[in-house]
Amino acid sequence: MPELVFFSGTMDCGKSTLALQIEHNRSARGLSGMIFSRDDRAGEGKLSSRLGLVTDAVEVEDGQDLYAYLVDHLSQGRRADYVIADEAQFLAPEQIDQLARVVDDLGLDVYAFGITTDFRSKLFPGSQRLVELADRVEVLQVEALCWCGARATHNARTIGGEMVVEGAQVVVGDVNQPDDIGYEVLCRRHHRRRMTAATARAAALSPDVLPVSAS
Ligand SMILES: Nc1ncnc2c1ncn2[C@@H]1O[C@H](COP(=O)(O)OP(=O)(O)O)[C@@H](O)[C@H]1O
Ligand SMILES: Cc1cn([C@H]2C[C@H](O)[C@@H](COP(=O)(O)O)O2)c(=O)[nH]c1=O
Repeated sequence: MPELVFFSGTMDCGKSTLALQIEHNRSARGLSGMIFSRDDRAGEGKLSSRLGLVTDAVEVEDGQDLYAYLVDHLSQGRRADYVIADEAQFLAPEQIDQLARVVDDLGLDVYAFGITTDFRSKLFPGSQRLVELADRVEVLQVEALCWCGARATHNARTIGGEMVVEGAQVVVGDVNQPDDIGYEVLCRRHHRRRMTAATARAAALSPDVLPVSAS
């Protein structure tokens, strides 16, 4: 049975790498994939991994009907044996419904990859719809770690290393951007306390928290 699978995790946990591996394994066996992406850091029409691999993708536009796109593609006699959708958190809920229809009416597997929650730990609308509709939600096995060593479950947005909670839901960016606007994955405890690696380091160095000597 074809399936809609949502591979989810924090930023930097290997989602795009897995998407590229799935694509590689299937294309190595002569299958042809339709690859969708949106706002990849590598630029328009790309699906890229931090490990350096990149492939071309169809850049999804606002309001684009993904089901109609595939029907059109197939009716021109072109092939699509499965579908990969990266950065799926950026898709609109209607586009997730269209991907579910691709599974049910066209009989294709759809593998969607994305982060579930934003920097305020609120669901992205596209991810919410994926959780609602997917046959399976798979949490990636490679765990990203918080600076404290615990499993990272949340995405923080940072400016100059400090966590912010105001701003637009979508701001394309990357982890390890200490001087700029960036992201850092944290455990829930430290996300709640807004404690990033930089602020934890600063607190540890602060004279206020140094142990008071007995003398
Ligand atoms: N220099 C490196 N050497 C080995 N692994 C790396 C390196 N840089 C990043 N990674 C790994 O790449 C993964 C991030 O891959 P990516 O597919 O881009 O993540 P995602 O799509 O989930 O944001 C992380 O699991 C990280 O361990
Ligand atoms: C938390 C959060 C992230 N984003 C952006 C930042 C990146 O461009 C992508 C996630 O990509 P990755 O391959 O999973 O690292 O999402 C955002 O726009 N808003 C957020 O709150």
